[in-house]
Order: sequence, then C-alpha cells, then structure tokens
Amino acid sequence: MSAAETHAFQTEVNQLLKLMIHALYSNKEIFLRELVSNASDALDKLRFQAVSDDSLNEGEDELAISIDFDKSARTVTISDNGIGMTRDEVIANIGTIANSGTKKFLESLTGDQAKDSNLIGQFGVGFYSSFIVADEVALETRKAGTDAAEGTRWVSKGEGEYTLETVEKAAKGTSITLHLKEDMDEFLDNFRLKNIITTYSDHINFPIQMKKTEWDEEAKEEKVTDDWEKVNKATALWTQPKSELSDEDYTNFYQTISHDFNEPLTHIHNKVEGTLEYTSLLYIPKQAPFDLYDRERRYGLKLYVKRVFIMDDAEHLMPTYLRFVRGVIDSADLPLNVSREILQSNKVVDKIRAASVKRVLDQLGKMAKAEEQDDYNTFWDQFGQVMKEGVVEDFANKDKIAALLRFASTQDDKAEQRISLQEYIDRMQEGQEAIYFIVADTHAAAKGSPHLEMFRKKGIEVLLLSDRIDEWLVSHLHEFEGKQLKSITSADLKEFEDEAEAELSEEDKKAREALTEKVKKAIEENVSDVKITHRLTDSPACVVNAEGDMSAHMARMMEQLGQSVPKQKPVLELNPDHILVKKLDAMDDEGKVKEWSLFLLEQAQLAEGDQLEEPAAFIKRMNTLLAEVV
Ligand SMILES: Nc1ncnc2c1ncn2[C@@H]1O[C@H](COP(=O)(O)OP(=O)(O)OP(=O)(O)O)[C@@H](O)[C@H]1O
Repeated sequence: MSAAETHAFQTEVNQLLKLMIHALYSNKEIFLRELVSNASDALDKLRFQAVSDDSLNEGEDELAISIDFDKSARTVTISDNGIGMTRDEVIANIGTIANSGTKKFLESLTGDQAKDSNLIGQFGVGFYSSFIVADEVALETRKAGTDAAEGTRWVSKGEGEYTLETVEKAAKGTSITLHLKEDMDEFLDNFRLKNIITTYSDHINFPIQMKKTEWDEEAKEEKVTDDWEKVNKATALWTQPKSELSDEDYTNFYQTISHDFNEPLTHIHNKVEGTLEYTSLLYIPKQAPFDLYDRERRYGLKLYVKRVFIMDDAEHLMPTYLRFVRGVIDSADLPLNVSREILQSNKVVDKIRAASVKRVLDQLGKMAKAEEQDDYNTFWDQFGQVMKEGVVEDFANKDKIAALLRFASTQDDKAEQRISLQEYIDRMQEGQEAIYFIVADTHAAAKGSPHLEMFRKKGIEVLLLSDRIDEWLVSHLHEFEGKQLKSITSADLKEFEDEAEAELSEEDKKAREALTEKVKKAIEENVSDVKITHRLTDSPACVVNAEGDMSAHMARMMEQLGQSVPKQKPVLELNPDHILVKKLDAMDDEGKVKEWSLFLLEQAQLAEGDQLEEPAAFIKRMNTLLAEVV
C-alpha cells in the first residue's frame, strides 16, 4: 500500500458536480441506474476481451454485479467483477472530463436552473451521480489480468479534490462505496434498492445480486443474511418476445441505454430469421440531444453478437442523418472478434443497416400518416433539420425521405414546419407545374419577401424555407412526384413572364424597353441586367440572381463560412406600376436617374436581407428623395 496522493478535480468537474446535485435531487435514485450501467459496461468489456484472452477471466466463470449496504456504517456498495481500471485509467476517467461532448455540454449551460435541469436530463451523468446521495465516495478497482497488488483506491468528497493510493485488491473489477448523506437513509433498505433495480435495471444482461433477507422473529424485523440472490431478470430485453414486454419495460431499457430521462417517442423491435439472423430494437427519442450537431458525439447503436456486447456507437449500422436513433442490434452472423475495420466492408452489416434504415423510415412514415400528428410534429421539430441531410446523404431513400419533409408555407404563414410536399401538390392550382419555394435567412424575411407579392395575388402557395440547411437541400432535391421544385427568386420564371407579356400592347412594350435601357445604362456597374418585373404588386423593385449564379442567400452563407465568393451582379427588376418607378420613367437628368436607380436597387437588396456596401450613401439618397416630397 502506498501513501495517498491528493489530486485536484478539473474545474469543469466541480461545475458539473454542483449543478448535478441540485438539478437531479428530485430524481436521486438514478445514481443506482448509472452505477449499474457502468458496471454492466465493464462486464461487457471483459466478456468481449476474454474471447481472445481467457486469462482475463482470472478463473471466474460468472460475471455479476453485487449491491450491498451497511446500516451502521451508512454505506451502499456496488461491485462488479468486470474489466476494472489501471491507476492511469482512473485518473483519465474519474475526476477529469476527457470527453469533448461533456465539455460542450457544460458550455451550453445557461445558468438558468430550470433550463439546465432539463439539459442535464439529456446528458449521461454517469459516475458523478454518486454525489447526489453521497458525501464521500470510495472507488477500488483492479484491471483484469494485473497483479493483486496493483489495485487503486480513489476517494473523494466531491469538493474539489480526490485522493489516490495503490492498494491490494484480490478480486478484479470495481467496487464503489457510497457514504450516504444525512438525509439519504431510505437507500439503506433492501426493499427500496431492489425496487430501484427492477424499475431501471431489470433487463441488464448480467445478474445483479443482493443479499437475501430473512424474518427475525426475536427482533421482529427483516434481517440481511450472507446468501446472495439474483434480483433482476438478467435477460437481454431485446431477446424477449414483444408480447411479453410492456411499454414500461421498453421505456426503462431505453433510459438505461440512452441515459435520457424522457420516454422515447417510439420503438421498433424486430426479430429477423432466415438467411440473416438478427434482432434489432431501435428507439426514436422525444428530444434531440444537445450535441446532435457535434461530429464527435459518441452515442448511437450498440452492437451485440449473440448477446455478447461488441461495441458502442456502431456508426456503421446507421447513416449519419439517423444518428439520433438509439438501440441495440444483436447479430448471429458476425464473428465475435469483429472489429470496426471489418464492419466497414461487411455484407452482413450492409444488409442489417439497409433493413434498419428502412424500418426507421417506415415507422416515421406511419407516424406522419397517423390521424394524430402530435408525435410526428414533435419528431419533426426536434430532428427535421437532420432528416433534411438524408436527402443528400441517402440517395437510395431520397424519395422516401422527401415524403417525410415538412415546410412552412404561405398557406398559413406560420413558422412551424407542417406542410408536406404531397399536401402542397394536392392543393396546386390547375395548370401549375412546379412546387414554388423561397429560401431566406429567417422565416420573417422569407414571409415578407417582395418576391411573394405576385404569388400571393394569384393565390399560389409558396414554401417558406429558412433553415441553414435548406439551400443545400433544394440544390439536391429537384423534384417530387414529377413536379419540379422552383425558387421564386431565380431569374427563370418564364411561365409568368409570358402570361404578363401577352397582355401588353406594342407601345407599352417599347416604353418599358426604353425605361430598362435607361436604368441599365445608369447603373451598369452594379447590375447584370434590368428587367420589367411580373413578380411585384406593392414594391417598386426586387433583385434576382442572374441565371447560373448562386443565390444571394447561398453567397451570404458561404461568406459567413469564410469562403471567398466572386462578386455577383444581380438582375434588377422594376415594377412599372409603382409610383417611384413611374417618376423614374419620367426623369431625364442623367445624374438623378442614376441616384434613383441606385436607391431602388439598394432597397431591393435590403429587402432580400443583403448587406449594403455603402449604407451611408443609401441613407443620403433616401433623405434627398424624402426632402423632395416633403
Ligand atoms: N465500474 C466500472 N468499471 C470500469 N470502468 C468504469 C466503471 N465505472 C466507470 N468506469 C470508467 O469511467 C468512465 C467514466 O464513467 P462515467 O459514468 O462518468 O461516464 P460514461 O459511463 O463514460 O458516460 P455515460 O455515463 O454518459 O455513458 C467510463 O467510461 C469507464 O471507462
């Protein structure tokens, strides 16, 4: 045994501990679920590694988790005979936050108790949850396959520091002793602890054992004996027939594997037999995790082979856009020593993956068609943006995913995305060939765009797109059910041009040509063309991107990402019926024509959400103009 060394916690750990103790107080029994889940992971790891190196078992056959308590010492102890940790691993895993996801989590905290409690619910709190109920925690561990003298003892009161010492530990694995806080006596009770286990950890794949109790006639109370008994079902939940599982069973299992406090939105449980043999239990969460957009996030599916845990986060089993799906896949066809490399190019894995994706999409399709839309709306609000990635990422399922998309639209002008492409098509006007949309930085900018004026007047519905990913989406989704998707800000809206043109006399056409020529000459340097518009009814002018140019919205996004975008000159479209344009038409003075034209161009750019190069010059022009009318 060596002298104890004192180490300081990372600042973030202190922060996390404080927050957790307050935020999770009302849910304090989850500490047991978290510690049992860690113990089960440690047993899984040992079983997996022992497949290729039997000596790691150290002669023990049964892998189990034990839970014990001592009323007089006021402690609860959770032990496992799993993989254990070396001293360095203890330092790396307990007391530091190595995981970048955790750091992001801490950064995303707002300081608002209510909001943060909600956030912490989506985040695996793991080992630190011990400090909700304990004012001192002692962890003893020894890595499987190492010498009995190489055990490590870690002790902390959860207040800034912990001590470490090398100890003798005969049994491999980890044992965690919680010294309960004053008001936590409820956990010094056999019945209470058993109850928590059956609630949260019944289907953990390993036996959880506790000491039997016996009625003591003399003392007139239950006495704890020295015999152990198994208190959980210890059957992998996914191997049970659906008919024997309740919604509660499914929910508890979900909470155990996902560390999510919420119920899942839905689950999909399938046993496949035939050329391939596997079981999949997939869950769609109700709430997006805080790190949904973090490329380094860890969660995903757990891969088992014949009930032996192989690996977490099996990203090969789900495409990136379905990264929010949680659950288990248990295959009978993969070798036990399967590695990530093998998974990458394995036919069995490819087939399981394709079938699992289909199941998730079909289930979403069912939810989307259900009479009650609440579940699908919840899903869409949480995961709609990542589903849009699927249109680009998963070519084989593009049409299926497109059918699941939901958009805001001029139908009701609301920001909620509730309109499907099919619904849009069903409502299309007679003779309407395309699905019209506009992309803008915000919903308000989309809804208020002058480009919508003509569409609103004609009663043609337009989809209002304002998610960051939308520009990318529509550059990959060109049609749905044979209908082209068309931006109303693109130069090419010939169908309306012809209609408007046909109504004009030759004289009118000539007069319009003269006007556009005049303006074009005046502001040649700023525009690529000037046209008479058929899009506007109330505004004097709008800008559209020249054919072949990227949209102004896309250009802005790329600039924000630090990419250099070649300067694009827009096409200026004028509304000849507007009073300001009429005035411009009547003007002869070249300097004045230039000022008015620039003014119209700049206000059209502002309406698009563009930044002006010279805002001060714009204000000056506007003031000159105002001075003329007052
Ligand atoms: N009983 C145990 N046996 C072996 N290692 C353990 C045990 N408990 C914890 N660990 C190690 O400590 C690490 C940190 O545990 P902690 O519970 O804080 O987070 P986690 O389990 O990784 O995350 P989460 O709980 O969110 O899944 C684990 O990843 C594991 O490596």
